[in-house]
Amino acid sequence: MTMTAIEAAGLGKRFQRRGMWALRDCAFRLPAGRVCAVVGPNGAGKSTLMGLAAGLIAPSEGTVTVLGRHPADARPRIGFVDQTKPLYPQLTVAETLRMGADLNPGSWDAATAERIVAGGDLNPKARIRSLSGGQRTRVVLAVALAKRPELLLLDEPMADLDPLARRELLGILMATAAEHGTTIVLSSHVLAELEDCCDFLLLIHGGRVRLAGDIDELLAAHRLVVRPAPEAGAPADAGPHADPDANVHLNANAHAHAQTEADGGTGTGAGTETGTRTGSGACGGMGPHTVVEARTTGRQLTALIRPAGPLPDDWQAGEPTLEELVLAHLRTPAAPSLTLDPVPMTDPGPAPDPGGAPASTSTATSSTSKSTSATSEETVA
Ligand SMILES: Nc1ncnc2c1ncn2[C@@H]1O[C@H](COP(=O)(O)OP(=O)(O)OP(=O)(O)O)[C@@H](O)[C@H]1O
Repeated sequence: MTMTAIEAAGLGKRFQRRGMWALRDCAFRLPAGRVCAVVGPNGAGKSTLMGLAAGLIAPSEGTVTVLGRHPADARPRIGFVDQTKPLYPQLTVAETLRMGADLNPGSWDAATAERIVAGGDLNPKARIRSLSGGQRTRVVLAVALAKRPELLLLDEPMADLDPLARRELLGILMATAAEHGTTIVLSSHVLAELEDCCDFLLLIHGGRVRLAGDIDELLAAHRLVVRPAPEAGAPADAGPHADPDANVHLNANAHAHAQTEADGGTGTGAGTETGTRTGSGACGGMGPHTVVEARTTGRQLTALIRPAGPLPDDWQAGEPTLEELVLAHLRTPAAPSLTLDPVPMTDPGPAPDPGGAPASTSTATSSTSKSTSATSEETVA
């Protein structure tokens, strides 16, 4: 089995020649066997990324490989459920499953398909056109899972399911991933749902990858700190948006300037930041740490930071939850992005850079750099 499920390098897509970029400078590597959450606001580029990975649309620039191949060549090994959930309306539920079996000889898991359909009390003789939206979703998921794909791309699959059905089908998805090593890429706006089942995160905003990596490592690379607000007269202190100069600088450089830095002694290995780190002046005494978001309430300042060293004793600091991490980045789109690229376990990676720093559990990649070498970027342990 291929060890890398999806690898994107400089990936970009725009739908019209002179139109807006739906996705730009997208670079990440998703190891096989992971359950990856794709999050971002409406119009961020999540469906575009899914369509590119499924081989349904072609990149305007850059590359994406799926299971080590061009997406079109990997298609028989991919299951894709997009937001439109296409089915033949004139077929019955049973005929739909039979067609799935006919189209996937040798790999069709009839028991799983029937279990999913039966879980919704669906009449096998019911025509697809007579089903509710949630019932159709159940049939689409039954077909996608029964195909036993190595990679399952699910674009907001749970949106029209009731809470019990969501829980049941997520459980089946996770059991499938565990049993067969299926890689699942799941986009959703329900963060709580993703927190329970995903171990890898891709946060997309404005067509750019803002966060990418193992969720535990991303959480460990951040701290939610509470500390006394700076004295009156001290520099403004509200994160990257607070300092107009810093903001201009961020906007001007957000995607043209890659910067690596320490992971703050969190033991998670190095990552690559893009954008400009907010300095102590811009953030009112936040020291060398990267400030993702900072807010002052009365005499208290709360900030999500990426530590660049030990934190002062009078700061209360804890690891953020996934929801806190994601929401802070969504509220502050100008914050530097961070990509943590896991070290391949058995993939023959590129030759190590003789002058580079040793990698720990992660190596650095840049989401904007044209270089795709995982080890040639500077890492600072
Ligand atoms: N076929 C298309 N033609 C033109 N523009 C498109 C097309 N598909 C998507 N876009 C544009 O690309 C951008 C990204 O859209 P995309 O559907 O990937 O976002 P999304 O993150 O999936 O959003 P949502 O959460 O609302 O589903 C949007 O600005 C959208 O208008």
